[in-house]
Amino acid sequence: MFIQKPMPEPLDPRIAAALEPLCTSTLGHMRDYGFPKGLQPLTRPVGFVGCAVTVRIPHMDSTAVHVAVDNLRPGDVFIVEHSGDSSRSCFGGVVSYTAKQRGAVGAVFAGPVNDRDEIISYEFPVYCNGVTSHTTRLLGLEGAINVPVAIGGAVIRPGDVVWADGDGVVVLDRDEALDLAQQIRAKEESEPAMREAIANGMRLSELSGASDLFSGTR
Ligand SMILES: O=C([O-])CC(=O)C(=O)O
Ligand SMILES: [Mg+2]
Repeated sequence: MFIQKPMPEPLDPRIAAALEPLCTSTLGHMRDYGFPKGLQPLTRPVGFVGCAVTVRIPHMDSTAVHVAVDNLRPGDVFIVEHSGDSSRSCFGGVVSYTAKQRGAVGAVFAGPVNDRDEIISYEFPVYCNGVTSHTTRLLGLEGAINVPVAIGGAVIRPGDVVWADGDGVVVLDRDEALDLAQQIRAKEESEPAMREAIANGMRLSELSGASDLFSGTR
């Protein structure tokens, strides 16, 4: 059976503008969920912020991927879960070309991609778990578009904010994104003073508080 839920509302453009200059790993200092694991960027440098459009496919049927990619809009991020089988690629040159033509800003896959060099030639940023020649097929079995999916242990819902840079991918609720961006920016803005203090001989462990926490040393 195929399921197709409505497309999510596009994101407030202020969200991408606020997050793009920041580092995903600053958020990694602040929370422990929403970080898909085991993925790598196809190329570096890499960076995008956009609205999740999700697809879940069974292990070797990418029918839903071909349908969903046509629905992508400017500012979307294409997200595909492979129902736990991450051995076959559903995303190669033609699908990436379509995503780019529709205005998508990036893609995140629980599995590998194919047509690596062609995808790179389109300058379409992708996070995935590798590259393979072994692909999915168009079988018409089943699949779901715009349902919650699980990518590398993180749940991504249609309409979530997907933010990627050279350190990784993070998933945020759209309602928290602007507040979080402000907190992340404040933390990053405190670092130049810290570097200056280190250059002037201050110990990092004193600045960070680690020396107080490092108790009970034998
Ligand atoms: O068609 C597919 O499913 C994958 C592929 O090779 C392409 O996108 O060019
Ligand atoms: Mg191909």
